Amino acid sequence: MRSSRVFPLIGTPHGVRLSGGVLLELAGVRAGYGAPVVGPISFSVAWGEVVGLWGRNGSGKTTLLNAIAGAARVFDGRIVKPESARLAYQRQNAPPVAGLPVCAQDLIDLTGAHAECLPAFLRPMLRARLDTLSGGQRQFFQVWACLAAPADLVLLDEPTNNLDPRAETALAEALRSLGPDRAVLLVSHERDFLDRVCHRIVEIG
Ligand SMILES: Nc1ncnc2c1ncn2[C@@H]1O[C@H](COP(=O)(O)OP(=O)(O)OP(=O)(O)O)[C@@H](O)[C@H]1O
Repeated sequence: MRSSRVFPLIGTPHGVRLSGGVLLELAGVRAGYGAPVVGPISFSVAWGEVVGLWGRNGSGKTTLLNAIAGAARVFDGRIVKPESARLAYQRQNAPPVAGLPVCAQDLIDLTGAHAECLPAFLRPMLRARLDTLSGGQRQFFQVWACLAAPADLVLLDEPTNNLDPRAETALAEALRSLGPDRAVLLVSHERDFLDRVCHRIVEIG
């Protein structure tokens, strides 16, 4: 696993604020929908870090990403990030694109992502409609649209689904070259992939 620095939370009489290096802090979070399905859990993500979430099916990994994105309810504890933090969220189940006149370039443009750094083997497909691409090709563009977006915190839920080894290697390289000005929280069932790209892995459940 890669090396990392962990920065503490600073408690104040008026609540909690983040110390210099922390982008995201979960403190005693229980999250869910009608009722809690995960937690209590505490961990932090520092600027420049790639942090993995690992756990069995149904342990609540996606729910935690949803809670961070404001799409699941936080019952206890707190999720702290700078108000100005920009989020990009690649969901496990992307919306269906069948019949939509949307090409890969449109998707990239939608998030303001940079297409220049796309792996060479995908560039010829930028003008192809998403519904004419294979599952793996579409998945890569969906991941890339988030990973290369101008976001501070990138949430990736099972980004390697349907990717072949070449695409997975390209994704790993992009994650390993992440700059100090953003961070990634990554859910995957591929332990080898997490070990390769993450500074730290948080186990759920
Ligand atoms: N929208 C929802 N409403 C109610 N319960 C939900 C909802 N989404 C998920 N759940 C429940 O929350 C629990 C955690 O689901 P979640 O998808 O977060 O797990 P996960 O760890 O991401 O699973 P997997 O590895 O299979 O993707 C499951 O028991 C699931 O049935």
